[in-house]
Amino acid sequence: MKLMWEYAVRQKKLLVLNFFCVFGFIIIELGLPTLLAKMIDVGVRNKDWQYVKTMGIWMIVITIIGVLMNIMLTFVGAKMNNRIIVSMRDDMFESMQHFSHHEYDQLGVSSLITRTTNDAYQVMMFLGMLLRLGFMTPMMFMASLYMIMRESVSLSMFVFLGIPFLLAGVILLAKLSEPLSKKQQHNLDKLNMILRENLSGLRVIRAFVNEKFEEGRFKNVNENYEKSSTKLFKLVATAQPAFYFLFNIIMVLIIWFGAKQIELGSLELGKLLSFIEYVFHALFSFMLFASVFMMYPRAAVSAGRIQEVLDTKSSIQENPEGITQTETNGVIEFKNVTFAYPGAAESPVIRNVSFEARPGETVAFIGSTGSGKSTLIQLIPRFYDVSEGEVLIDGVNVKDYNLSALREKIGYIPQKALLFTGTIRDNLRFGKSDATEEDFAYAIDVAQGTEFISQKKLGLDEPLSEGGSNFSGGQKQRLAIARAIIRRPAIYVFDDSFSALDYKTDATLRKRLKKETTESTVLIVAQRVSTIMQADKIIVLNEGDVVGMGTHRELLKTCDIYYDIASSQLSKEELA
Ligand SMILES: Nc1ncnc2c1ncn2[C@@H]1O[C@H](COP(=O)(O)OP(=O)(O)OP(=O)(O)O)[C@@H](O)[C@H]1O
Repeated sequence: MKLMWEYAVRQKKLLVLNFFCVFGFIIIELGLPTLLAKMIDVGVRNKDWQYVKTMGIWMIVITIIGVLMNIMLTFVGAKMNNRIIVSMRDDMFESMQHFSHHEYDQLGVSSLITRTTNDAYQVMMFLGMLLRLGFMTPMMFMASLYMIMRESVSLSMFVFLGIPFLLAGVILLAKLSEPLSKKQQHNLDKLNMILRENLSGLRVIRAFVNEKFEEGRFKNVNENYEKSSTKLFKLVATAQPAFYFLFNIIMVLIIWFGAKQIELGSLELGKLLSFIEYVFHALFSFMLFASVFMMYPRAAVSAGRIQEVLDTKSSIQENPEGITQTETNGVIEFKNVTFAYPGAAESPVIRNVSFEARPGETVAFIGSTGSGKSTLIQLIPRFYDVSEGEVLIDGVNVKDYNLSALREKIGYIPQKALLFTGTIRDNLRFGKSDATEEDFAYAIDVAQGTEFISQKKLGLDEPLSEGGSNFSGGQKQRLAIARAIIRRPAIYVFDDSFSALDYKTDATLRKRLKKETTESTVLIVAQRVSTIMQADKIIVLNEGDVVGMGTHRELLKTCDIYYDIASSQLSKEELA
């Protein structure tokens, strides 16, 4: 509720307008039965048709004002709601932008999507009801009770007798629905996760003829979601008729005893009619408020999930006042670095790693899968922070940098070439927002992309589908490389970024890169020995430990693991 209120008060003017409309609407709604009673008891009884006419005109005018107030209330509510959900989503998005990889791992990408879409929608729906009915109904209820008491104290006893039952029912319903709402949202998370995995991995699923299995998996989760939703709907569906039953009993009792009082002459017909009207308002307000209240547990679960995103602090503490300028540009030093993924402190994936790389040098990393190569290079742009030791760039600990300034020094090419929808040009602009035509041509030329881009009908303006699925793996890798080259960074980090290239393109690209990076530091993670054998320094990793460091020639003699890897890939002549 705190979260919702925080967002609602940001729209002060609309909130005040909302209250004004609610208040006006109540006065009008409750004024009508009194006019009706006067019309009957004074006008009709005394056959004063002029009085009846005047009252009738007043009732029409007031009804029109009421309708206008209602329209305005809907309009103000909708506007406010939209603003609230937009700012809530903006804040969540901004918060997520600062998350380190750890927070994404922890909360889950699918869950974050559900929270930004469905949870925000649930909160919006609830707020919509709350703004429209949450204030109106209690006020209407209290005012109606006052009018009821004014009209007939004896008949009002039936209303007061019914209220505790209604109240108990609402509280019970809220208690029962909360765990069900939690379960429903959790199942929705799962559903989204499977859907996301399936849609993005469609080709793999088809290639492994796994459609049936995946269908079963989806069906299972979908059924679980359905079960939790059905339970919730059943609860609400049973509650409504139960409330109406109680409502009708109260009404029947009032009409029964009211009719008796008219017969005895202690009550007038007009008064009974207006009394019934007020009771209807009171009970209907109560029911409407109850329906808002019943929506609350579900919205509270969603609000809690949103709050969690907003409250999650990145484990990478940014330092906005951090260093932006350094004397040198591109010197990397790892000093006794140990790293364990958050939550797995007892089993570090990098242990006591030290090395240095200077501008103009190429340092390569090789080792079996899972040996920690990608993890190690992700410590340079601070995707994760080291557990022990230090990573220094140009003599400054990466933690002391202004994060943007640090990352601007680095051209990072991830293992999986991730591209975005838009054109080739848009994707390259990610590397340098103000890139000129010369910059594009240069980066594409170095990345060996000129030929395939010129074959595209629209050249640089060729659009990319989601995930770049209309480009081949090798083409995507070259675009990802061009995206890094275009910013001409001091440090290049290639995380197995040549794996999808054929041997010839791989060799030409590296040759070209060597020429262009004489003043940059190049780090390359690779599986292929041919990709890294020319490197100035090769670091061999095995289960997080450095087991060899040197040139290709040196390592063939000094490092058994390197020799094994090389001999499995190179011919005898190349090894000699
Ligand atoms: N986000 C993560 N959370 C927890 N553990 C992880 C995470 N990412 C990787 N690991 C673990 O860390 C270890 C090193 O993984 P890493 O990706 O660095 O290996 P790699 O040498 O780059 O492997 P490959 O050559 O297959 O890409 C592995 O045991 C892996 O399971």
